[in-house]
Amino acid sequence: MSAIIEVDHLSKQYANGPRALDDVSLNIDEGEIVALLGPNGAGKTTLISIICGLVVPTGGTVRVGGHDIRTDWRAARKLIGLVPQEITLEPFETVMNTVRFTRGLYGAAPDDAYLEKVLRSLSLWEKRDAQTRELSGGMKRRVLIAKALSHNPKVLFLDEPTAGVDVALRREMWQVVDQLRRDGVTIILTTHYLEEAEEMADRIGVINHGTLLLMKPKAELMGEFGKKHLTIHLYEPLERCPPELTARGLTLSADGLRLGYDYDTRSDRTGIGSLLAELSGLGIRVRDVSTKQSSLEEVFMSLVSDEEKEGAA
Ligand SMILES: Nc1ncnc2c1ncn2[C@@H]1O[C@H](COP(=O)(O)OP(=O)(O)OP(=O)(O)O)[C@@H](O)[C@H]1O
Repeated sequence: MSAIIEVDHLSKQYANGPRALDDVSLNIDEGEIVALLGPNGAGKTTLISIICGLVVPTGGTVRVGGHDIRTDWRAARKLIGLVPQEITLEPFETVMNTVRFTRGLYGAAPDDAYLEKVLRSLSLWEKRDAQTRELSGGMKRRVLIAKALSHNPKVLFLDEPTAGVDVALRREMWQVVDQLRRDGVTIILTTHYLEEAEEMADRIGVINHGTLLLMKPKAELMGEFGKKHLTIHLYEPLERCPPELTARGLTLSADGLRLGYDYDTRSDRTGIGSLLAELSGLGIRVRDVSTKQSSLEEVFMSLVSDEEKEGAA
């Protein structure tokens, strides 16, 4: 597989602003789906905006389909579609005219047969004559995607496609992305939701303070960070944690009423059954068991604290 996007030592220092990107390098292969995760202000939008030619970098290079985005921007831009975070549609325009107009803006020749294919793939064909103001929130988001696909790009950027939308709409967006994946579109999306990255991406990149902390295949990342915390609530308080349980890595809360255990969501599934059996064997009565998946926040905390420790070393 060949890289359709090549980002090499990219930096961005905003005038009178922060260093939003610091020496970021990454390659994205054709047909891949990559999720960029990061807290607010991490530099995700800056990275996407530079690749799309909307923000000028301070250093480094970006090539899209082999075309340098600065010296050969026209050819690079043709290969890219961007779905912005905000819904920006002309309310009185029809769906079909909206996508026709956007295609024209890219300088592409009219091609209603191609636009029909795009609208059908996004389940918007029946709504082609509806004004955009008449559409539901989910449909409006799909029109934004149709606009971004209107000039037949090879790469699609989705900037926080499900920010602030409900669970049903989020799932609908995931299905749309899955369909695009089957059509062979390369997709780069930014998100705050680990769950969303897990659902859609082949590879996940984590950005913090303008630095790409890692870029790994999803399975590898989830294996490393997909930890759960198990809390076992007891009927009677324990004075101390029995050595058998300490050996298993369990800890006891100060009030003696809760045992805590961090486990790996992938490999430790069977271990919990045997743990509960062991508690019963020790005569410890369990009132309740609760689990908490490590959140994106915690993933970041662990990454950032590792980064700081390395910096201090
Ligand atoms: N035009 C600008 N001028 C000055 N500073 C900017 C500009 N755009 C972004 N920044 C700053 O650059 C940093 C990175 O911002 P960016 O929008 O790229 O982050 P982000 O990861 O996309 O955040 P979010 O998740 O909130 O969208 C932030 O500190 C932001 O305030």
